[in-house]
Amino acid sequence: MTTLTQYLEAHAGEGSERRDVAALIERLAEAAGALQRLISTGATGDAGAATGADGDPNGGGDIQKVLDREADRLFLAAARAAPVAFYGSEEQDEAVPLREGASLAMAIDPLDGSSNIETNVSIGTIFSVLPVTDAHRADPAGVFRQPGRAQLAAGFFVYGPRLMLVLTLGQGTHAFGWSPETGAFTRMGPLHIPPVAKEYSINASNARHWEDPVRLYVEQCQEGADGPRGRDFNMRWVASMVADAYRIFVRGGIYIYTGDRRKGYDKGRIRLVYEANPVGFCAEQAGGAASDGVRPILDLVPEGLHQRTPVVFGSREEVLAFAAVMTDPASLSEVSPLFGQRPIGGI
Ligand SMILES: O=P(O)(O)OC[C@H]1O[C@](O)(COP(=O)(O)O)[C@@H](O)[C@@H]1O
Ligand SMILES: [Mg+2]
Ligand SMILES: [Mg+2]
Repeated sequence: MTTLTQYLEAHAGEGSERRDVAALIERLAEAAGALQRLISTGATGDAGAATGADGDPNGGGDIQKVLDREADRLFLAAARAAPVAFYGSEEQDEAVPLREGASLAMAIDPLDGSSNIETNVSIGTIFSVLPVTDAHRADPAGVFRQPGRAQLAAGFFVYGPRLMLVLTLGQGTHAFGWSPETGAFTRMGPLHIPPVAKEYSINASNARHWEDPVRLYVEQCQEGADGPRGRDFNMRWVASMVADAYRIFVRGGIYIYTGDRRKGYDKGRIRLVYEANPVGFCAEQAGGAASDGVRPILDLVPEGLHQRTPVVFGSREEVLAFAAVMTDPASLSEVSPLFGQRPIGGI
């Protein structure tokens, strides 16, 4: 049985920056264990009362709940105890400068799936670890404008029936499970996203606002074995991206949150720097793919910490199939057996 600490010792690699990454992940794992205990004991208040209560808007423009703030407090404390120079959080308007001269920056969604807090559905934390160069020290605004490809590590915790960590250091993506008895994470194994999807995930209540290619793609999934896809699809939507992501990492599927015609949703809802990039890095390292619908998500250059992006990730062939219909809506009905062999959008 390999503990997270042993895994980090064996795989973080040489060099002070890599050792700093390992130290940061250890602190994050401790904070996640503390948050799991708060969630599972209801220590922040009764479900639907304190934990679910609405507050002020956060940096991303959403209403903060008590648990959003509590999670941010715990992970900010974890970052302070690690070699982190800048902390960029969904719950903070601006990046918070921490240890001067430190080698790392961390972007984080401290509590993902906030709309599920009071319903006892899985929620999570998503984090992205980036390098800090001398250029960033001179102009800190640039630190969270690095493309997702620059990430040194990324992952997400899922506070569910079991607390899980999905982690990549750029050497595959690995799942770790937490024990409430020992408070430690142990490695469960590498994650390989099956290349072919049988499930799609999209909030179908927005169907009337979708652009035509998204509507066409979903309609053809729904036609199943009777339509041009030639096979049946199931549908799942947890509304906690971490939970949808974990299911997809385990058994394949596709997650879709593109832009739509609702006011303020032209780029969808998901944030590039602390949601799409870390999940995209994990997806690629697990043999899957992640795009903004067409382009690989990790190639996008962020304009700011809270920027939204359309995002599609999961089984590689299905992400390519989605890109095909976005670029050429006629393509999906023509050649379903050839999905995955086309170099679409460079994914
Ligand atoms: O309520 P919608 O529009 O279906 O959106 C659900 C999506 O929004 C998110 O909750 C956004 O994350 P936050 O809870 O951190 O704002 C995703 O986890 C989820 O997939
Ligand atoms: Mg989120
Ligand atoms: Mg959040």
